[in-house]
Amino acid sequence: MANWKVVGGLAGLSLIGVGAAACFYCIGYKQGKRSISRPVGKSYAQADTSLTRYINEHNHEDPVLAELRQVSLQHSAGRMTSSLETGRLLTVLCTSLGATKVIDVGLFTGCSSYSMAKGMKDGGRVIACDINSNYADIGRPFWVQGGVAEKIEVRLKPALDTIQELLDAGEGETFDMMFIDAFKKDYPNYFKKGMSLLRSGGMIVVDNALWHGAVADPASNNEDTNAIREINRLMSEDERVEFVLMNIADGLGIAVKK
Ligand SMILES: C[S@@+](CC[C@H](N)C(=O)[O-])C[C@H]1O[C@@H](n2cnc3c(N)ncnc32)[C@H](O)[C@@H]1O
Repeated sequence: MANWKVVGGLAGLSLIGVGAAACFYCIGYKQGKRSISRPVGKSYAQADTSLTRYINEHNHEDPVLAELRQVSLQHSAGRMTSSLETGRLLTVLCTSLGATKVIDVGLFTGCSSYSMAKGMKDGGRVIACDINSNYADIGRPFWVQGGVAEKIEVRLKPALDTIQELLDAGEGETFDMMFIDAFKKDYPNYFKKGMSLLRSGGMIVVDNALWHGAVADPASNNEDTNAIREINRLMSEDERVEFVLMNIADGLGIAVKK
């Protein structure tokens, strides 16, 4: 009799567990039309869990850049700030490439430009593209304080125009890296034109490559999602590059030019 009570109790608990799981799934589904395990717009390292705290404790960021990241996140457009892991990766990649010239397509307050500049020696150049000067004005005092301002050249116009100007000026095939994080609808064109800027061995790094999961959701068919699907398709099928698509932050795609 006692055994049946235990079995009954366990069965009851299991039902509660299944119910709770179904409930969480439904809430996740309703919120974003897809089930994701972190807040939309935030990377794992920006979400508040013990694992992300652990990751953050081991991703040592320059203290001035950490301050800039906090200021950026608090801005009304703060959701655009790239993640800590992405910043660390950009610094690591620039260091590894011995980068001397890179292009940041989508500057905002400059967390990505600052991260790339940190991985470059004196004399390195970050061509930083944006269409809004207010954002650069927020970031500049931090770039100065962190000793990277000399490396960051801001170009205030659509990034595709800046890329064309660089190509017209004979700077084709001289760039070590391009970070793509601006106007989503132009993502495929940034890749197509950006390939002409890159030297052999150079890299294109694409932020928001998973677009909070929307790329895998057949019901999501807006222009931004389709543009990101298109750049992922282009990069994965292009024989001139080695490509990897990763579930880091909001998704990162990296193409290395052969
Ligand atoms: C996601 S934010 C960039 C975030 C930044 N990379 C970081 O690390 O925090 C995108 C930026 O692209 C800029 N932008 C939008 N359209 C653009 C365009 N056509 N050309 C250049 N920049 C553009 C926006 O003004 C915005 O500052």
